[in-house]
Amino acid sequence: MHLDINRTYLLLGSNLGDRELYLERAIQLISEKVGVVIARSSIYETEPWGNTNQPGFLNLALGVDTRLLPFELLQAVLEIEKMLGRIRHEKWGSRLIDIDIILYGDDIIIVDDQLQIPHAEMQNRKFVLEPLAEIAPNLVHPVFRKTITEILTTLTDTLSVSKR
Ligand SMILES: Nc1ncnc2c1ncn2[C@@H]1O[C@H](COP(=O)(O)OP(=O)(O)OP(=O)(O)O)[C@@H](O)[C@H]1O
Ligand SMILES: Nc1nc2c(c(=O)[nH]1)N=C(CO)CN2
Repeated sequence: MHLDINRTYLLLGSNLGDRELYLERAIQLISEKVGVVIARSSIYETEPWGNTNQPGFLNLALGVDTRLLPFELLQAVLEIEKMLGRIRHEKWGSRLIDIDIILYGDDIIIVDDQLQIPHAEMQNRKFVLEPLAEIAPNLVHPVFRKTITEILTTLTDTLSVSKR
């Protein structure tokens, strides 16, 4: 239903330029174009995942109440990345700002070429789970039927993630 409000969890990352400023600008644009930011994690300094030969990231998680449908939300985050001048490099490479949709709604699963929800790699990434656990420890993953805290305990990712 168009009038429905859904809570979505987003993970923001930056590893180029004034990283903190890009995160702040992204949060501002999310509050203008996506919805009401109801929770915001600390900022975490995180070791690069994937291509390890790149600068460290700052990551943070947001909870946002949105009226956008999932594909509208994807369009909005891609537009915000573009507005902030994200340069697309190689997969898992450096970026001024990256906005990933981690979860949407209570029990929503989407598997599409353009959009996968829950985010396909979230369970493998400490840089996602730690900030998310700070704002939504008891949130249940709709596929694994486990909370974020429970998924964290099964994590094998050893890259360092520390609160700033
Ligand atoms: N849950 C999601 N959130 C954001 N983008 C997604 C999601 N699922 C699929 N995508 C697709 O991923 C594309 C972005 O890919 P990108 O090059 O940023 O990957 P990446 O950030 O390097 O890798 P990763 O997605 O593993 O973090 C988007 O254009 C979008 O179509
Ligand atoms: N620590 C960390 N590593 C990453 C990140 C990120 O946000 N944080 N984003 C990436 C893009 O896919 C690749 N690697």
